[in-house]
Order: sequence, then C-alpha cells, then structure tokens
Amino acid sequence: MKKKRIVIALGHEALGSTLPEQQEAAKRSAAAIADFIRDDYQVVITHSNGPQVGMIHTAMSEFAKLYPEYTNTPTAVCSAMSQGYIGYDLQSAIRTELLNRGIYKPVSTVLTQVVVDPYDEAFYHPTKVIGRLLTKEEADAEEQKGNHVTPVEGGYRRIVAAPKPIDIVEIDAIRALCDADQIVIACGGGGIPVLSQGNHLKGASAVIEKDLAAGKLAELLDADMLVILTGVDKVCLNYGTDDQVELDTLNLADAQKYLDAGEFHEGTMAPKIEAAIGFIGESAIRSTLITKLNKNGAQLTGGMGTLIKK
Ligand SMILES: Nc1ncnc2c1ncn2[C@@H]1O[C@H](COP(=O)(O)OP(=O)(O)O)[C@@H](O)[C@H]1O
Ligand SMILES: NC(=O)OP(=O)(O)O
Repeated sequence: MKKKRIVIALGHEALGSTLPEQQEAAKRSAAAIADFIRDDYQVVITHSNGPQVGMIHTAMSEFAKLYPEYTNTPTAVCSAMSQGYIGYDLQSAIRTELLNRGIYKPVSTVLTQVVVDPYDEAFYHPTKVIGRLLTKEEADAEEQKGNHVTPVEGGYRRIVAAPKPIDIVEIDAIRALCDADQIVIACGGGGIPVLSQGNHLKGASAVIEKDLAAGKLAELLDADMLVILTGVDKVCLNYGTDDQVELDTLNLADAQKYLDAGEFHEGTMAPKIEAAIGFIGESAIRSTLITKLNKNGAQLTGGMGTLIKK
C-alpha cells in the first residue's frame, strides 16, 4: 500500500530561536516526527528561520566591520547558512530519536532555492520581521546601512521583503529522496530566494514566508497532509479578544472568507491559512493541520489542532 506523505513545518516554538533553545526544541520535534515515521508516514520537514537569519546577518555585518576581508554577506547567503545549521540540528535530533527507537532511516537536508518574481510587490513593501529586538540607536544604525526596520512592542525589529514562492529548484532531488522513503529537510526558512536570469539563479535580498513555501512543497510533492506546528493549539476567530473561539475544523470556503475578512493576522496566521488553501486546492483528499507541539512532542494525529479540508 502507498504510504501517506506528510510535510511538517516547524515554527518558532517547535524550533527555538537561540542555539541552545534550538537543540532542545529539535529533540521535542524529533519525537513527533518519529511518531509519524513509526506510523508509516513518509515525512518531509521544513522550518522557520526568522530569528536565525537575522542573527547570522548581524554577526556577518559585525565581522565585516572588524575584518575587511570578511565582506558583507547577502541575505540569500545568510538564508543558506541558516538552512545548513538548522538542518544539522534537526538531522542529528531525528537520527538519534529514531535510533533510540531501534529504527534506522537516512535523514538529509537539501539546501533549497526557491524562485521568486523580481516584480513581486513585496520588494517594494518589506514586511517580514527577522532578527532580535533592537534599541532605537540600533534601529537608526540599521536604517543608515540601508536596511529597513519597524517599531514593535519594546523596540524595533528588522524587516525584509517576503516575496511569494513560485517554484522549488531542487524539487526533483527532494522527490527522489522522498520516493526512496528517506526523511528530507527542505525549503528551510522558506527556501533561499532566487531570481531566474537565463541559466543563472541570482540570490534575492528577501526571506520567503516559510508557511507559503511549505504549502508549495506539499503541493509539488503531492502530499496528503501539511502539518504546521506553531505557537497555538488551534486557529481562532476573534483571536486575542474576550470573544475568541477555537476552531476544531475549517473548510476551505470559510477559510477564504475569514482570511478576506482579516481574521488572521498578517505575517503570522494569515500565511498559514493561505498555504492551506493553496495546497488543498480542489483536492478532496488533502488536508492541513495547524497546531502546537506538546511539551514532550507527543503524537499529533489524534484529533488535536485545527483540521482544514475542502
Ligand atoms: N486567528 C488566529 N488564531 C490563532 N493564532 C493567531 C491568530 N492570528 C494570529 N495568531 C498568532 O499567530 C502565531 C503563530 O504565528 P507565528 O508567530 O508566525 O508562528 P510560527 O513561527 O509558528 O510560524 C500564534 O502564536 C498567534 O499568536
Ligand atoms: N522564513 C520564515 O517565515 O521564518 P519565520 O517563520 O521564522 O518568520
């Protein structure tokens, strides 16, 4: 019997932000991933990178000030670095968790480029928040370097363009590993954004929403399910108000209606719902689960979260 294929997207809480947090979070996520493998799913993993890509960018800029031979590092290269070191922690945690359960299965990270449109409106209106909280002085310094910042609670954060994912360059390699029933980590941090210029792919100064890239990945792999692990148990209506209602299920028509009505915040829940709508499309089989990881990363398939179907 054909195995069910599942794409799991790890958000900030399932991944952590700092190095030590990430290593602990990766262990919890590995437990949930191993449960799916035990239950005979084919698993593809993708993940956030906002805090990590901001940290790498800041570190590289500081080095460039100190040592002239360390030139400034483009955002696309920082994205590639973030895929590498997050993939490393995830590969390692998943391998160990499986071996502890007596299972051997290869786990690999595919450095993934994702094609974006050079005329995407997002390049003119950066909105994607990356990196840590900045003071006013730090924010001013970023702006002087030509970077964009936005005021947030308690200070400022850097913002970059978040163009839509159009195509996944390494999709054939990802599919081949998946077809061979191996575990793949791909499209990390939404993928390395690239612009197609003839035979050349040029890195773009942007960070793609990982939820939209996860939806595209699930669509191109013809997955059965997209699981988005985030900071809330369920998708809510009237989120953050006294009238908040948690949704157990959501059909596509209502998802679109609530999305259009602005029920889901931009940059957080809205791209998750958009990803679900794009992935499920006309399919009566595909579904999307949006939920939070338990403390111990326990089983997710037993009716938790918000299940979105046609
Ligand atoms: N309608 C909503 N229902 C539930 N959560 C929402 C809603 N709108 C916004 N959110 C917020 O979206 C967050 C998840 O998005 P985000 O912080 O980007 O997480 P992740 O890193 O997991 O992608 C939740 O923790 C919650 O605070
Ligand atoms: N690339 C991306 O969407 O990362 P975050 O989820 O950390 O914002």
